[in-house]
Amino acid sequence: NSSSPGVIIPDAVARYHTHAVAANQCCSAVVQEIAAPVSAVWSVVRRFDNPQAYKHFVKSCHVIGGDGAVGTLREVHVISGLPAGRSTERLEILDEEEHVLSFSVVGGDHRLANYRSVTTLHSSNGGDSSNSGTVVVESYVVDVPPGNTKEDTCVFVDTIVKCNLQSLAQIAENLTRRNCI
Ligand SMILES: C[C@H](/C=C/[C@]1(O)[C@@]2(C)CO[C@]1(C)CC(=O)C2)CC(=O)O
Repeated sequence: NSSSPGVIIPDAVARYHTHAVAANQCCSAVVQEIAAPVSAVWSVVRRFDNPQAYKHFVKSCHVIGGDGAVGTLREVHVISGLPAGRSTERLEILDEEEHVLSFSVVGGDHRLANYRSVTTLHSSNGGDSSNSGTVVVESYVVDVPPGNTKEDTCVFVDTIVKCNLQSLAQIAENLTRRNCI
């Protein structure tokens, strides 16, 4: 369910957002347009060790395994007030050419078991020139917690992902504006 109907998602991008969804899981996707070049947005998204740069629900993050390549593990501690405390996450894809990052949740005290997301960036005018904007697509698949409905689970996750991507837009746009001055 793309949140901005006017956006074109190239097939090469859409294929990253095709998930196998089991009967007890739900999946969705959020689309965010950003008025900054892909390079600026990617410089923030690619930092698997520093999600708190734009994810304001994250209080702290430490790499607990790996060297930054696929397989690297991070321990995320989230702010109080959420039905969660910490999360252990594994880097699944980090593609510097295609601008794709994917991670999966492998542990922690929260209710999003088997959460896996894929985030792709592509330029909104087809070229990658620095005067183009960026389209971010973030899709996920996750187990529906016992007692929850698929709908409620997607509403919960979509809300957090939308917050994260709106924050990412602010940061990337500010980065770009500052460079112009
Ligand atoms: C939805 C996802 C994050 C989820 C959490 O990080 C968590 C894994 C622990 O706290 C949360 C902020 C909410 C939660 O219940 C499960 C978005 C993202 O970080 O990319």
